[in-house]
Amino acid sequence: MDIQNIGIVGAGQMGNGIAHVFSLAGYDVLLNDISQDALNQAIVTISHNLERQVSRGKIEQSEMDAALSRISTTLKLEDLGVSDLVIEAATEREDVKNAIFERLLPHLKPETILTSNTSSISITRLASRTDRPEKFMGFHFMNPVPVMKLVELIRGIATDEPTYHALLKVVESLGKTAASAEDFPAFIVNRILMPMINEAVYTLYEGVGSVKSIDESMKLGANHPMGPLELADFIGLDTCLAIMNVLHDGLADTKYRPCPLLTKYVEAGWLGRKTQRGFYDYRGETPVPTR
Ligand SMILES: CC(=O)CC(=O)SCCNC(=O)CCNC(=O)[C@H](O)C(C)(C)COP(=O)(O)OP(=O)(O)OC[C@H]1O[C@@H](n2cnc3c(N)ncnc32)[C@H](O)[C@@H]1OP(=O)(O)O
Ligand SMILES: NC(=O)C1=CN([C@@H]2O[C@H](COP(=O)(O)OP(=O)(O)OC[C@H]3O[C@@H](n4cnc5c(N)ncnc54)[C@H](OP(=O)(O)O)[C@@H]3O)[C@@H](O)[C@H]2O)C=CC1
Repeated sequence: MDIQNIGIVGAGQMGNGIAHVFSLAGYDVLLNDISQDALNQAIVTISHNLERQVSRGKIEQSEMDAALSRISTTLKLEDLGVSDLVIEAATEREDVKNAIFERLLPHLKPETILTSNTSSISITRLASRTDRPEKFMGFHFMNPVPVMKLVELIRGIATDEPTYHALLKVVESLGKTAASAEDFPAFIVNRILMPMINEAVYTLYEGVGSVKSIDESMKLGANHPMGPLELADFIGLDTCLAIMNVLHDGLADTKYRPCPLLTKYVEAGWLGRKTQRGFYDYRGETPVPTR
């Protein structure tokens, strides 16, 4: 099947990044969210990120204009019925994702491939609630999507080979590299990355270091591009906590216990950059540590 029309559910930081790379690669993108503000903000962010690529000589102005002209937005989930490939990138909650699939399925063409950008949730379980487990896959982009080269491809127990190969071709067409992961909690990247971030929060919680010293230690001492707390704020603390909960529940091992301080930040609504406060306060000119 030819894949040209891409439907994306959820216009947050991942949804807008995914729309950016697909439109730049020549696909037609329809972006859906429950909030008109999120859709408007997504277009602003995509324009800004494309402009940055133009100003750095990575793409031509004409490519930016063409990419923007290929993106449409809608509040109506049923409009995604025209899609050849749907990528769900809504909030990391299984109930939210299941509800989206339930509402979307009656409108989809039988051959449409359905995917989730979930960071951690069982692909087999999500797929089993749909009418097409053989055409369902985990399609896990990394943040920031326009920059990061990797896409994890996760097959559920029922995913068929044509679906997997179709997505491998799509990844290639985006100029990215695919890594295949088995369907176990949090797959590869987050199985390794998130316990490190959680450990950084424990390091803060137990007073071993401050926000600044923990981040500086990992940047200067381990050559990480961002410190783990800065990265947690960048990913979103709600998403980090959701992933730790999936690891903890799914693998039933106390080594994945989410740090109580991470829970406290999420309970406060301090979710990181997206709410302007997390381990850093982003409301001023430069980020200020909150501990
Ligand atoms: C949670 C999950 O499920 C999985 C995940 O995604 S885990 C998170 C994975 N991501 C990471 O680990 C990111 C770690 N951080 C980094 O790699 C770097 O800090 C960074 C790439 C984000 C920024 O790099 P930097 O050197 O500090 O900044 P800067 O020089 O301004 O930017 C580098 C490039 O990224 C681009 N960029 C930076 N932030 C961007 C953003 N939010 N959106 C789009 N592009 C962005 C810049 O335009 C620049 O592009 P060019 O090289 O083409 O000019
Ligand atoms: N953050 C990251 O670094 C990464 C995240 N992911 C995964 O990508 C997905 C999205 O994460 P991210 O973009 O960070 O999250 P965000 O919180 O930035 O965005 C989620 C968006 O989905 C919207 N949404 C919620 N419910 C629905 C719905 N029923 N229909 C349509 N839209 C809905 C939210 O709207 P509202 O704000 O109004 O609730 C919000 O705009 C998650 O599964 C996450 O695990 C994957 C890789 C990296």
